[in-house]
Amino acid sequence: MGVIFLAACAAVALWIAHGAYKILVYPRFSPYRHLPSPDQGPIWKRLFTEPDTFDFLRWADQVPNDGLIRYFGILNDERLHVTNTQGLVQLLQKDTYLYRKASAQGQLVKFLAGDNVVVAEGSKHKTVRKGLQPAFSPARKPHWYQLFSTTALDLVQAIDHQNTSGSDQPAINLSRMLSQMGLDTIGKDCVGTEFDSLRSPRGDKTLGYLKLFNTSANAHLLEIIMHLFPFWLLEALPFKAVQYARNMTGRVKETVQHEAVQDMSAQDHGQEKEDMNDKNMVDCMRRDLLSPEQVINNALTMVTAGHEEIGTALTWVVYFLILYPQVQTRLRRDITSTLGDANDWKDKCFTEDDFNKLPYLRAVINESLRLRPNVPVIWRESTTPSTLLDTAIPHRGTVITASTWAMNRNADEWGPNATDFSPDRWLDDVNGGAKSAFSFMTFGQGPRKCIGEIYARTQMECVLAALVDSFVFSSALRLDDIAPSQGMITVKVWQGLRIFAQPVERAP
Ligand code: HEM
Repeated sequence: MGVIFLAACAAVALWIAHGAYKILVYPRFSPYRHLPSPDQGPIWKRLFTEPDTFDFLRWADQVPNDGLIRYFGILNDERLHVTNTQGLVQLLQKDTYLYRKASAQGQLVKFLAGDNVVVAEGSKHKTVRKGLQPAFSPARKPHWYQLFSTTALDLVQAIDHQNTSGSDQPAINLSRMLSQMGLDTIGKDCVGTEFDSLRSPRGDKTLGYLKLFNTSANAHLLEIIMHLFPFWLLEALPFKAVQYARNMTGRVKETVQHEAVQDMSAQDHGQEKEDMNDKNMVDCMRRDLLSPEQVINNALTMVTAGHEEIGTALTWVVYFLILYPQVQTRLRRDITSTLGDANDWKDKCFTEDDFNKLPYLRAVINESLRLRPNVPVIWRESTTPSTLLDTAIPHRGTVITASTWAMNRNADEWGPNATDFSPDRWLDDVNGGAKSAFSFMTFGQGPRKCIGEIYARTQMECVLAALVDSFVFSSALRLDDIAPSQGMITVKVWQGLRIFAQPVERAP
């Protein structure tokens, strides 16, 4: 008993001494002390908070710098922040594998979906990514247009149903319905399963999975706990937020595992599907490069990203359409004249060519993705001594961040109207008038750029076209109250976007 007590006291004393060193001593001797830093206020106010997107935006205006800023995160952990495209090129493209995913974020992804491409490093990352690539091949596009148009119509029907089943003008939580639709779609495409969460949401365990990604106090609590304790200890302890995250994966995780195992077993018994349209993502993954466990974990990763990211991105597009009704009207005119009335979509089979005739639809999506990139911060950690923008990074473990929001709104890259919502900039120039590809950071850049970008864009086109062709959107909230809020992984509309969806009146 006495020994345990002494060991516990020693551990606490060490922890306090380490904390005092980090707060009082290290900042004065840090190799990064020469870099410009923002005024972050008194330590007691910021010790348990991590600067977020909105801090980075402020610093972009307030802290003169040559591409690197030094700041302090939760528990006074020192970080570097990259602010120009040269730094991003070096961090994400030229020297990609000198920097790994930062450990706190990587551990969270591992906790949710196991060992997968998002957290694989170096040559392992290259192999896993190669193994997944066929699931995102352009050869699958015809199948995507078919699938996405069908699930988009399911969403239209679900909104219609909600419109007619309640009070005169029921408010709809669009964010939630988009998440449900995203989950149903990726469930079908990834493992060929029907989650049917859009049609039968009540009492379904999948809903718990969706809730996990809500912006919530749980998310912030989990973030703090993750910094305070090593992850192995955290997993073993009965913290409510941790248990919550673990339990919430519910039926989705079980189903994905079960279906992926079935698909692999069918392949092992020589039952390869011949037709590209019959193949789901798991069928396309390369079994010569991926172990069965990697297939399962990556399938779960795709299901997570597939519903969460697309639902969030589409919510923001509808938000902008509500904010700019003239854009909504112009877009509806374009869509209806090109694709026809959404009521007649059931009998049609859309192709990429049809959507190529809708440049304004793509421009609106691009502009929304630019101003509201859902992944707000890109996190990396040095793995070896290196140099970043002439600054020596003398040891491993230096955490480096980049803000997608700040770069996408940077006036040096986008011109004086950088913060305006102006879809037309994409009609005049395929790069939206930006100086470099690295000015648009929504999907990241380099070898770790989002593998699902084309998949996400294709789905967004189909769903937005169906929605705008069917409904006139207005807000059920005061527009000033629709605040962006940073959750565990993404920036979302706080508590979900609540809207009215008035069916479009057509001339008889
Ligand atoms: C609008 C929707 C989406 C956005 C804004 C988005 C954004 C991003 C960003 C910024 C990254 C890079 C993160 C980093 O460098 O640290 C990324 C990576 C990734 N995304 Fe997406 N994503 C979206 C949709 C999707 C979809 C639909 C999928 C899969 C179905 C997906 C799967 C992935 C994967 C697997 C990675 C890791 C790639 C690697 O490390 O090689 N994403 N995404």
